[in-house]
Amino acid sequence: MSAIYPVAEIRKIEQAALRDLPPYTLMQRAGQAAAQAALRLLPCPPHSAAILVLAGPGNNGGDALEAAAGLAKAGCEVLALLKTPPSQLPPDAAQALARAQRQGVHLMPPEQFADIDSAQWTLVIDGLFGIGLSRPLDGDWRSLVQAVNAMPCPVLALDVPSGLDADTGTVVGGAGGIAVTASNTITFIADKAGLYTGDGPDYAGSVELATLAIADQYLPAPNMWLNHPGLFSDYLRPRKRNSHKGSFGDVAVIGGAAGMAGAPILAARAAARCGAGRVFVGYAENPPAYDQAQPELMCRHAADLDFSSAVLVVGTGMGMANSALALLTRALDALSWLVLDADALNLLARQPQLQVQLAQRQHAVLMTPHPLEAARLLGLSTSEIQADRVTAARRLASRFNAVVVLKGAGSIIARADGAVVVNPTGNPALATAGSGDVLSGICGALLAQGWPQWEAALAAVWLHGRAADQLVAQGIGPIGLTAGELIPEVRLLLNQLVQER
Ligand SMILES: NC(=O)C1=CN([C@@H]2O[C@H](COP(=O)(O)OP(=O)(O)OC[C@H]3O[C@@H](n4cnc5c(N)ncnc54)[C@H](OP(=O)(O)O)[C@@H]3O)[C@@H](O)[C@H]2O)[C@H](O)CC1
Ligand SMILES: [K+]
Repeated sequence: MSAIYPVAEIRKIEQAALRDLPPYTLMQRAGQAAAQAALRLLPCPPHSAAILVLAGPGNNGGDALEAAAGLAKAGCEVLALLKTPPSQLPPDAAQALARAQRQGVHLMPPEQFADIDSAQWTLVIDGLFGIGLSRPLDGDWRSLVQAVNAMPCPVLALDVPSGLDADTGTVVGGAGGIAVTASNTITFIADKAGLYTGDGPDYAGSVELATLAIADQYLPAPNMWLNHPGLFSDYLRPRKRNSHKGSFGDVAVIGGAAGMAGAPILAARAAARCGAGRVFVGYAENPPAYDQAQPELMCRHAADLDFSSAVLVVGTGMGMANSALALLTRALDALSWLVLDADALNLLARQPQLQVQLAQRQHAVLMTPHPLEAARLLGLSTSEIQADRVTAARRLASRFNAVVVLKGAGSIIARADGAVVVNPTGNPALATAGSGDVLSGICGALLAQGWPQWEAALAAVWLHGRAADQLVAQGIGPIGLTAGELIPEVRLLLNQLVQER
């Protein structure tokens, strides 16, 4: 399952399921799943493991105590830190505490709370706060999290790393806030966007989902998903033997102001190697005779290109001059599929009348802003975009009637009807010049081969990130991966996906 629900929906699902289940059932399931995940993380047999379980005042703490019981039963030595008086725990959590104590879990005496880092733990379980976190962590909670974050052992967060906003992937309290830096997170019922976007991946580590066997009848139709090839596999079609280059469409990359001639070349090479039949590069000025490394590309003055017969990838290194504005206006007038990137987006942000033209276009557009470009388009600051990436991507998609890829850690793909996909592939190797040009070229190639915009965007983002992941696994990055190196890896992955289907 790849559905993602906002916390408000998870609450409704939980409440509906709890009405039909005996009390304490879901917590038992969550705790058992957490105990199993913890056992898998142990580098030693259970009877040699010393596990610290941090239990907060709510049901996240209850999950932790239930997991503690399971781990003690499996033979681990388990110490639980519980600041809340047992009488103040919610009923399910109180039951979990009683069970944990029956299984031999010890409660840490309060005078030791400040010294949790004096012992060597095999594993720490973070059950301080889950989706009930309502304000920044301060006081003793903050000190506790600081101590945990300094520990060298693995940390398993339950549901959400404490301190992280599960919807937005921001630390509650912003720059002054704090959250647990987990190596692993086991999240319950359904995935949450905040584990995969913004700062979320840095805090959540590797994420596992435990659905708690909640029946489908309790799950509303989602409008958010985690990206995976199943979402675009309908278009991973093998080529017919009876094909010719015209079968796979044309891409024209429009950009390349003086000093930026390489940007459209990167996009064009990506388009060619992801299967476009023919690829043109239309320069705002001074086109090179050809691309020596990829002579298949046809480099021309943009004024000489036919804008009506190709998928247009507009903006890479295009600059902000009047000539660039004229090219963007021409592209918006053309009856072609459009991918708008970089300076096309910056120009658009300055030109309200072009924004209206874009929103009313018959053929909708795929836009690939990074957070600063998104901020310019929405008249906000970059930090306001990053504070809620899902909402920002949705706003752009609906304002411009476009498919929008908001780039950055955990790219968000949004559609004008509010559907959102959060992308889990990719790593900091992609934070390099030209990486966005390659992405826009992949988008163009898939559109030229007849993919619908939504699936083209999902596939392009997934492939781009996955290629970087595979290269990093081979030691090619994250330091020093260059954007051009992504292109052959993306080609390999695309062919593999088609063959596997
Ligand atoms: N209910 C179930 O059967 C299941 C729940 N699951 C797990 O439960 C959590 C959500 O539990 P909930 O009790 O709603 O919330 P939390 O445990 O995350 O925390 C709520 C308590 O924390 C207090 N709080 C909130 N923020 C702070 C803060 N910054 N500092 C101190 N205290 C804070 C809050 O107090 P209030 O004053 O705000 O009311 C509550 O006391 C979910 O994440 C799951 O882990 C499982 O899914 C199983 C089924
Ligand atoms: K937690």
